[in-house]
Amino acid sequence: MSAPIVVDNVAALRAQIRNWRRDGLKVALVPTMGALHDGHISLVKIALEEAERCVVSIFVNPTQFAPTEDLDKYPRQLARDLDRLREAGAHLAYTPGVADMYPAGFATKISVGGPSAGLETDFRPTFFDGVATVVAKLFLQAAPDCAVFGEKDYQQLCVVRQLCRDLDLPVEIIGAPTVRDSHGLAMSSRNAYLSEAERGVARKLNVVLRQTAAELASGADEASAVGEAAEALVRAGFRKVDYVAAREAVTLAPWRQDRDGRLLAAAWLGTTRLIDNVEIPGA
Ligand SMILES: Nc1ncnc2c1ncn2[C@@H]1O[C@H](COP(=O)(O)OP(=O)(O)OP(=O)(O)O)[C@@H](O)[C@H]1O
Ligand SMILES: CC(C)(CO)[C@@H](O)C(=O)[O-]
Ligand code: BAL
Repeated sequence: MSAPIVVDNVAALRAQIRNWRRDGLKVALVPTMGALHDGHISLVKIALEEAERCVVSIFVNPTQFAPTEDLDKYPRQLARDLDRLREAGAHLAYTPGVADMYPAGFATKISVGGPSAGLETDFRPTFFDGVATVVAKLFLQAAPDCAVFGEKDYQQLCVVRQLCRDLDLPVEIIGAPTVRDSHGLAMSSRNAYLSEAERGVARKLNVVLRQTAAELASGADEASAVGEAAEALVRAGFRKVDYVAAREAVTLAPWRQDRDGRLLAAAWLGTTRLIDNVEIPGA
């Protein structure tokens, strides 16, 4: 595979995409924060099935991190990321700097309602404003036909769909299944923070969620089931559970047993916060 074109500013990005459009080529965007793993690469593969050209953005977006969060230590490894994108066949890596995305005087924020309520927002209150603002910018910069987002960040995927619907952004949003290691641990750039022992505990997150989703699907009381799941995670070695919650799968409204649902969780292992979610099949 040839190396992707690398551009670090919006003018060069638009010039390249204009050339592709002139040739009638369909363009897919995969937004990322880099430190690419097999989960990201699965999004690139889906993008390449959907479109003739795949753009991957790599931008550690400061506006989605609270001051207490891990912006400074977030893994950054551009050379390795570009190798992975070459192997995967991505055509362009867009790597803007913070000053390109948020020049001095930048003063706009996009705040999405609906599915952003609760869950992550209860613990990261400014997170989705940062995500929605940067995703809207990326969509306006790249003007892709479609964009691929992972179900690992399930609430984020729902928020991005809502953003596009509400602002009439003409981008088809494609949700991609969560890629896991052989023990079921969802791949995540933040897994790099885990020690070997923590990784063993981390693998329990998906096990507990799958068990609980099966119980809910077969009629278990919701409050007891999610409460027991949180206790099981603490017993397994998680320091703190932010939430385990069942939601309706599309709107993230309260779950109803006759509808397809999603069981979502966030929990801390030491200083690392992990999230995951699984399907709750409808009755
Ligand atoms: N295991 C995975 N399977 C499928 N998609 C994934 C997976 N991990 C991340 N993604 C998706 O990749 C895109 C970029 O995510 P990001 O760069 O934040 O990686 P991440 O691994 O989720 O990082 P973090 O550890 O910060 O959550 C998002 O759409 C995200 O949902
Ligand atoms: C969508 C995203 C690239 C916006 O910064 C980020 O939240 C992520 O990587 O999931
Ligand atoms: N993967 C979502 C980005 C974040 O948690 O900051």
